[in-house]
Amino acid sequence: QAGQYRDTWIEIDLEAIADNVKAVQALHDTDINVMAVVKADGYGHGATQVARAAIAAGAQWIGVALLEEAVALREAGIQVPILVLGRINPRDANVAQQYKISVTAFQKEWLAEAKTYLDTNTPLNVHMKCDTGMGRIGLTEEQTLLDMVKTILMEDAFHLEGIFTHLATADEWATDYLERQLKYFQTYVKLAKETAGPIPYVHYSNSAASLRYPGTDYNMIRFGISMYGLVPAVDTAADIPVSLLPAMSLHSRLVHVKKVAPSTSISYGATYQASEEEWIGTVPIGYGDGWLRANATNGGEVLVEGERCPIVGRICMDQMMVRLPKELPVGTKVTLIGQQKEEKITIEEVAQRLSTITYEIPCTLNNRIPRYYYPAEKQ
Ligand SMILES: Cc1ncc(COP(=O)(O)O)c(CNc2conc2O)c1O
Repeated sequence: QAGQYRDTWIEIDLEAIADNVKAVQALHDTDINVMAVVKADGYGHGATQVARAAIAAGAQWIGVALLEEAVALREAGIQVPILVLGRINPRDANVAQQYKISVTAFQKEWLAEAKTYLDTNTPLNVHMKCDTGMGRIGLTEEQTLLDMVKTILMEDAFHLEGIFTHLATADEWATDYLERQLKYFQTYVKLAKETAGPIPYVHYSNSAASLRYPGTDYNMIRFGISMYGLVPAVDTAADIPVSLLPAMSLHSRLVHVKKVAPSTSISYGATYQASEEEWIGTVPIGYGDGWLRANATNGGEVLVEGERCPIVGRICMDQMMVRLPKELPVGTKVTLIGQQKEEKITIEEVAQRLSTITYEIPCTLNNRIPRYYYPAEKQ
């Protein structure tokens, strides 16, 4: 059981999750459906705990990437509709049916094969995925859409529950690609409705689109990164019309404090030398936790007593060193992501330091770091 003994931990603020869900709902008409996207263990925040908090805040759907993630949520007691956003294997269609999990389809052959695994007394809910420019999964031919709609309508084993697409550039300033995707999507939706009649769920928005372009030509949004209080992209953060509340913070405690003489070397490769007499603290976190070595480059810092302290020397697998402003006791709290007094280090800052996106940071912090949830009763 990771974390029973160590003094490195993650705190998840479930009230922030709830507030972020309510903020995006407020941007839309009252009948909007919010799908809380909790794939990759809730973007590293804890899928079950986040799902419960999001549902309590009004989310009507849950989105995941894998059938395993959907089944785990059902077994954890999540009752609301769940959509697997990726392709499941046709042979597992009956598992989705048994657990009342909605699936994504975009291949005629998939329907034909999945049908052989299904019984017809409880139809499998299908959302048709259109590839309008993401270039990942989804149908691209109108004929495929027509054939699939006809098959779904004909077979008792299937129920057409939704049609959706995914946007590739909603977090960028330029909108021409986004507009082209939406034009294609409207064509598919129109064609599907002409053939099948009303379709319960039409959805294309991720966080960026649901926050920056709240529209009415859909009735569900797929809300991921910003539910966790993170911006989809730093360069369009100014275009987010709500104040997002970050849910994750990362803390540790000094395990060793020493004064070193000038030119004393620190860590592997002896790449750092003290330039004068310095107080050095050792922090029990490393790349074995997913706190990557790149955090020590171009100015990586942590907070100690509300002050920014530089990470010095190479980050090890389980430990790293920081330069302290003065002697401090072993056990002093260190904040790597979060706030101390007036200072804060955001995931956005860490992502930029690692030349990556906000999404990757929480997903990389692995389960060797225990997660604690507040308020506890909201789990
Ligand atoms: C199909 C689909 N819908 C909605 C979302 C939620 O997007 P958001 O987190 O920007 O709100 C994702 C996230 N997909 C990914 C997030 O990072 N890499 C991905 O493939 C997705 O793949």
